[in-house]
Amino acid sequence: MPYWEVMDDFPADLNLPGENMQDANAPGICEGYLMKRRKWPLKGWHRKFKVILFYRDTLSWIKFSKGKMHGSLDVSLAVMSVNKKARRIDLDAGDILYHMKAKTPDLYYIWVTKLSAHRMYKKNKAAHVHNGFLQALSHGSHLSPKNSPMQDMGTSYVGEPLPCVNPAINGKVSAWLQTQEPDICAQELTRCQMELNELQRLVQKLHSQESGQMVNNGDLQRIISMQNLLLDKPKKKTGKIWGHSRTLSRVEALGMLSSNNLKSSSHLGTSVPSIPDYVSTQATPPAPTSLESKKLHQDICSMSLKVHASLRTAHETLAQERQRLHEAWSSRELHQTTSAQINNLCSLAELDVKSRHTKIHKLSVSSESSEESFRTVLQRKVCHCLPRTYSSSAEYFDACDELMCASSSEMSDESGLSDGSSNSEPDEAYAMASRKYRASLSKAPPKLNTIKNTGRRTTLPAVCPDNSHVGLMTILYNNIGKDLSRVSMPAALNEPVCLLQRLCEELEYSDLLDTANHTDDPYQRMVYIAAFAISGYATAQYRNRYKPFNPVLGETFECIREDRGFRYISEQVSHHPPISACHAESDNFNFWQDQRWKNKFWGKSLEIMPTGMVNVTLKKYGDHYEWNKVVTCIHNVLSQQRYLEHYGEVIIRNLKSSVCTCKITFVKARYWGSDGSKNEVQGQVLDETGNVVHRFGGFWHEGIFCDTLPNPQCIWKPNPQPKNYMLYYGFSSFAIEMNELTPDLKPLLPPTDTRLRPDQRLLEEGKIEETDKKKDEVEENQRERRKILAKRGEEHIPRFFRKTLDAAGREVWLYNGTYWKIRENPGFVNVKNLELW
Ligand SMILES: CC(C)CCC[C@@H](C)[C@H]1CC[C@H]2[C@@H]3CC=C4C[C@@H](O)CC[C@]4(C)[C@H]3CC[C@]12C
Repeated sequence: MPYWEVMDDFPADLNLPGENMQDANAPGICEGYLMKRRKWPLKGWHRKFKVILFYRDTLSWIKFSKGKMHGSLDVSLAVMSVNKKARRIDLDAGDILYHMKAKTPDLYYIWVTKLSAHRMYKKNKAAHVHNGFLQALSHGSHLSPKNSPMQDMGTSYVGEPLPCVNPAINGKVSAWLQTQEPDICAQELTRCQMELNELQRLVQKLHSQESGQMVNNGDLQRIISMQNLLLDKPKKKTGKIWGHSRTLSRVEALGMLSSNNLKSSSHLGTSVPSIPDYVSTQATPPAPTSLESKKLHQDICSMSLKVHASLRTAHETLAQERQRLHEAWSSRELHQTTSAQINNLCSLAELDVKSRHTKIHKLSVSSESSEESFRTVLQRKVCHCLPRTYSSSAEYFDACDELMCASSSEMSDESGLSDGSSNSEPDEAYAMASRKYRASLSKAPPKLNTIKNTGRRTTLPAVCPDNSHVGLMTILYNNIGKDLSRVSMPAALNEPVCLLQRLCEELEYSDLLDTANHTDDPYQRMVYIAAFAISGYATAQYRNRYKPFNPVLGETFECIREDRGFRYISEQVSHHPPISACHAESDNFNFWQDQRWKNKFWGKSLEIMPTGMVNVTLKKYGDHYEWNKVVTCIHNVLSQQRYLEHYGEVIIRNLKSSVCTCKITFVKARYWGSDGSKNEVQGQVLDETGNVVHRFGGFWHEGIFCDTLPNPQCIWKPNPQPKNYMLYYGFSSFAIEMNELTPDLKPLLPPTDTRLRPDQRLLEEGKIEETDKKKDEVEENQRERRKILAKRGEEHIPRFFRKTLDAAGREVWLYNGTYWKIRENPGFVNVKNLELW
């Protein structure tokens, strides 16, 4: 059962306030206490966080403090997810992710209601402004910056500057809309405007028929302030709060009901599918409606259908035009400056269609006849499909778990309650230490250009495609209701390496393992192991625009690096869930891991929680190090402002000796922090009794400095990026070399090797369209093979790895030793291999 629910945009009040909608009527201040998820350590809760929600300067702020200010965000820009069972409220503003929890169901309900009221108020305002914008567009008028309705907003829906504040762009777009032959878009938008006016009239009529006078913002404020009184003392009069809560349905809090009707409910309250049950059940079932109102419902439905159709056509036309424009602008420079703006415009159009859909649906769902016709816009579906859609957008996410379900680990977090009194979130201490490490790092001599001539290629055959036009939102909406694991994503989103290769990239700084093997002091050895564990994350800095290929079941990848002294083999050992196993060996070390992870989509960000352990053995001392991986968060996953953050704690243990352990913290960015506080890492090597023997720190994208070594020094710095790396997927030199296929290597590889995968090769050569076709074929072949196996009742057995349990009882995949043997004798050409493509 899905416990999590994304709170939808609340029914924007169609009876929008007039032009002079004043801030004075905004919802009032709410103050109280919530529990807030610890940032450090990343489990447990601060029991008492003061939360203030208020409206100022066109923004609905929520502020957190525990003694001192702890951050704030505009609630209307955040995606709000709620979990009634766990009493959780999460706000995802793209950059900032707040996890909150109410102590009691009453408080949970009250806060959900309050936050909703604030969000609704802002949405109403935004809808009003947006209407004006659309109207202006459809009439081809130029919005001067002075009267641009968006000016009024102070900020945009999506947290980015909206294109419409730029009069030049507005002018261009409206002119462009006007000159299209035939001018379908402008016609449709004009028609739409008229239909919406009619719709608005009908809805108003419905409202006045059913609920008498609208509640005004003053009433709303009174309701909210009334609740404020209850917030601080939730326990004393529980019964009363319940009584009160019951009278205040969500719809009422949204100001949709008349003040004299507070004890009854409206059909609207029960018709909005995305209302959390907890809140929606506060409303009683709809009262039987009169004949007249039935007729009104029907009218609304048919009008809604028309609007829906018009907007669809307009949307499609815009999408086509965008595509045409994109193709026409071959010049890279021009493209780069304008594509972001166009993209913004298009998401605005999408947003519009979406918000209309939502409104339309909410108005129509109470009518039986229209239910079917609006199936595709059901918000509840959107809620549940959204994560799944994303999961298919990254193919290897296609086995992702129900994203919005509370995971077991999360449940255990709930029990890890802390008293919150200890200062275990030492932001200041971290900030100070990190400034010190940064200064030391910058003093460290720059890494000599280590790009040695390896005889390998130094660039890719083709530059990367621009994929900023690939609207992930569009893909999302076009596939609502489909089995999303079957929805293939455009190849323009891929990079020409697969996850097996991406795992191999974690060995780019294998020299740290060589150094560790030659370091006699066990504590210092641990410092190098830690630096190696951190270095694996460095590539993330430049790699957030494309996703690796998802290996098909049975796909393999080998990588022999004589220059670095290791050889690596990996295999995709499971498809559902996707698991990639790998193993590398050298004279100094062995390295292995199997990679699997869980995803959580919070509305704007996607968290990747890896579950496998990384293992390294060092030959000289027989050490066996084992460590976990941290959470990787893709912030702003649907937009071009996407970036990656790693956070959490890594514990490195030596299974062969308890002399020392290591604790590394990937520090979550402080919300008020500037870019300077991003990507911090700090760690300690502890002896058996827990004393700190070594301290080190820095940034996973800049380097690590250890100030406790006899000779304090920078122990790792990332290699310089190759020339023009942004044109080549942000690849490092090591990544560029990964997929190279030389004539002498080709006959030695098994046909399952990634280098022979045709679609990935086509992408590398820049043949995007062909890649798309080929990718479909490869995926289809995989499905066929699965079907055949299922028919025979057989299971796929991985060829080079076997499943077993480790000392801690965890399921792990270990190399079975056969790959290099077969390769040497009799060679893969002389044995039977899987045919994958
Ligand atoms: C819409 C598209 C283009 C978004 C791009 C998604 C990219 C940034 C995502 C997709 C898959 C992700 C990878 C999946 C798994 C892991 C293993 C983990 O231990 C470190 C992060 C790492 C390596 C992720 C990095 C970010 C990643 C590459």
